[in-house]
Amino acid sequence: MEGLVPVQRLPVRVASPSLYRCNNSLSIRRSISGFAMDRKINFRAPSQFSIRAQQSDLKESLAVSSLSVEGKGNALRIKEWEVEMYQEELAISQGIRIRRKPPSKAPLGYSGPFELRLHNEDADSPRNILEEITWYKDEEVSRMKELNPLDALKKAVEDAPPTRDFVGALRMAHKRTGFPGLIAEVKKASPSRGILKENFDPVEIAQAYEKGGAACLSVLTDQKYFQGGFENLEAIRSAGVKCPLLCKEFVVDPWQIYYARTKGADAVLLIAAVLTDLEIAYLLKICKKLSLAALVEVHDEREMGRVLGIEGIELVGINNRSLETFEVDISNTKQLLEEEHGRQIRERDMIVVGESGLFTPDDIAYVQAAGVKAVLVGESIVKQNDPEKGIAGLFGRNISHT
Ligand SMILES: O=P(O)(O)OC[C@@H](O)[C@@H](O)c1c[nH]c2ccccc12
Repeated sequence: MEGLVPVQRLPVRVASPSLYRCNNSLSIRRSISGFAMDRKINFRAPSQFSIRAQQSDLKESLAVSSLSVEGKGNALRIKEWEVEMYQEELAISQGIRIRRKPPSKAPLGYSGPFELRLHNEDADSPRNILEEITWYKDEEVSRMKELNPLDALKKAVEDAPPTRDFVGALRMAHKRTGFPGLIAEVKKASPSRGILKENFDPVEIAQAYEKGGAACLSVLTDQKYFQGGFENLEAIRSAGVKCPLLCKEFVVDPWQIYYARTKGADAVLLIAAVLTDLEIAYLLKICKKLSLAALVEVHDEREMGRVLGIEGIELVGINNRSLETFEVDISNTKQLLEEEHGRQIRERDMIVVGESGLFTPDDIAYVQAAGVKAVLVGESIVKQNDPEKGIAGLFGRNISHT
C-alpha cells in the first residue's frame, strides 16, 4: 500500500466557510498541500459526526471520529442542511415528485467556492414546469425578502385592513344562484396557453367579473410565468372591488403569506404537489393567524388522501390540469370525489373547488354533479371581449345580483 496514508483517528478543525451540500450528502472542502479535497460526511449529531473519505488524487484515506466545526455560521449551515434533508425524505415518503431545489445546490446562505464544483447539468435541470417554477420561486423569494424583511411585513400586517370572508362568499353565491360559487381568475398569460389577453387591464377585468356575479376573484401574482404581479392584487383591492381576492402564487415559504396579506389578499393557494403535509399544516396556521383563507390544491388521489389527513382545511381545489404535463381532463374532479374521499368531504362540510378547463354550461353541470360547490375559471372568461358576458355564457344564464 505504498503512498497510502494509514487510517487515522484524529480531531479535525474545519475553518469556515468550507461546508457545502452535494447531492444527498454534506461535504467539506479543505485544502491539503494545495489540493482541494472534498469529504463526505455522515451525520450523527450536528456537532459530532464521522467522516469517511476517499481521495484518490492524494492516495489518502482517513476516518475521523469527531469533528468540531468552528463558528456559528457553519453550525447554522449544518442545521439548515439537516432540515433540508429531513424535508426531502418527508417529501419522498409522501409521494411528492417535485424537488424543491436543484439537487446540487449549495445550502442557504452559502458563500464559499461552490461554483468551483463540477456541475451536473442533467441532475440540475428541472424535470417539468412546476419544478422549474418552484426552483425559481426559491430564488425570487430570497431576493424579495431582502427588500421586505419579515419583521417589516409583520408590522405592515398589523395596520392592514381586515380580510373579507372568502369561504363565506362562495357559500353565499352557491345558495344565491344554485350554481357553484365562481372564483373568476384575472390572468394575462400562462405557460401552457401563452398570452390569453393582449390589452390586459386587471382592474377593468376584475370589475367586469364582479358585475357578472363572481363570488371571489383569483389574481395571478407570478410575474415570470404568468405575467401577473402583486401590483395587480393591490390595484384591484384599492379600486374598491368587494369580491374577496385569492393570491394565486406558488407558495414555498411562509414569508410569501405575510407578503400576500400586506398586498390585499383574502386567501392564498397552497399546492400539495409541492408542499409536505407538515408544511401545509404550518402554512395553514399562519393563514389562520393572519385571517386568510387557504385553498389547498390537489391533482391526484394520493394528494387528496394526504390533504384529508390534515386538520383544519375548509377549501380543497381539484386541479383538472396537471402542472407537470399541462394535460387537462375535467373528469379528474369526478374521479377524486368518488367513494371514500367524497364521503369524507361531505361529512366534513368542506368546499371543493373544481379548477381549470371549464368552458361551457355542460362543464359546470358536470363538475357540480360530481360534488363541487365552487369553480375556478380563467381562460374561458378572461378571453372574452366582455368578461361580464363571458360569465353568463359560462353558466348559460345571468348570475349577477341584478
Ligand atoms: O384558465 P383555466 O383553465 O380556467 O384555469 C384556471 C385555474 O384553475 C388555473 O389557472 C390554475 C389552477 N391552479 C393553478 C396553480 C397555479 C397557476 C394556475 C393555476
